[in-house]
Amino acid sequence: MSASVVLGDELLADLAALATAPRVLVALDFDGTLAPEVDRPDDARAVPEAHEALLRLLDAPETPVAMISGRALASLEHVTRLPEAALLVGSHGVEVRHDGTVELTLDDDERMRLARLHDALESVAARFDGAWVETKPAGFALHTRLVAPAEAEHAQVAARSSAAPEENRLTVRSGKNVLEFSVRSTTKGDAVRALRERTGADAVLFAGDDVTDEDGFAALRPVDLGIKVGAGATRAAHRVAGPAEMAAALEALAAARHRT
Ligand SMILES: O=P(O)(O)OC[C@H]1O[C@H](O[C@H]2O[C@H](CO)[C@@H](O)[C@H](O)[C@H]2O)[C@H](O)[C@@H](O)[C@@H]1O
Repeated sequence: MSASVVLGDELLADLAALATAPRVLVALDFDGTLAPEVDRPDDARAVPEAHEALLRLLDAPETPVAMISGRALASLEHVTRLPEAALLVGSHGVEVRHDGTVELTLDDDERMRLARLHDALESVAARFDGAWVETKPAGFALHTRLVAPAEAEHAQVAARSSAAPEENRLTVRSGKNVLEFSVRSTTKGDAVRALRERTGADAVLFAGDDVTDEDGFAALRPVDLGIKVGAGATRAAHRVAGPAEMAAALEALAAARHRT
């Protein structure tokens, strides 16, 4: 653990208790949780201590590691740079990489709604300086981080209106300087439940920083452990300040899992 990072006694005790479960799933959000936020999503990287701790966890017995992100899977692969043993879940649970195989199927109706959505959001982005649209397999994200603060809200309101979410049966998610539209309604909670089943885990660590991560915390059971990263309301039992502290928590868990 980095000398400048101190974790609370309660969190350390709960991490130690979690580590005694026979099989522990470590499921983590990426942006804001392991990686500080940056202007260009492609540039985001986990802090080095978090990346090292993930590799240690991947090497520990009976400790599957998964990333659950709002990013498209290809983007998540690019920024996480984790070996194939890591499970990757992109697009809030729509896309899954397991044993190197990617699962996602879209039907004709979904493809048609995606095309309409694309045109609607691109025309909104063109009206606001700094706004841009990120393409994902089952939806799009309108990024407003680089839009003047007074205009960002207008851009998001215009996007909601143009996308016509009800008429087009879209799921809309609001995040940090981002508004996402998807033709699928899968949540991070669905992803946690599916991964628990798929990995046969007895207990789960889930950590996240944003509003959509609350669905993940809601899927946790009493035996599990939830860590909110940063400020904001949460139903997680624990909170750490940022990615450096989250890295320290992962290091503590990795050390305990290597001792079991
Ligand atoms: O579920 P997450 O892994 O937290 O993904 C949420 C969104 O993350 C990315 O956007 C966010 O991080 C960017 C890089 O730091 C930042 O520029 C942007 O303002 C943030 O919203 C990603 O680009 C989105 O697709 C994700 O939905």
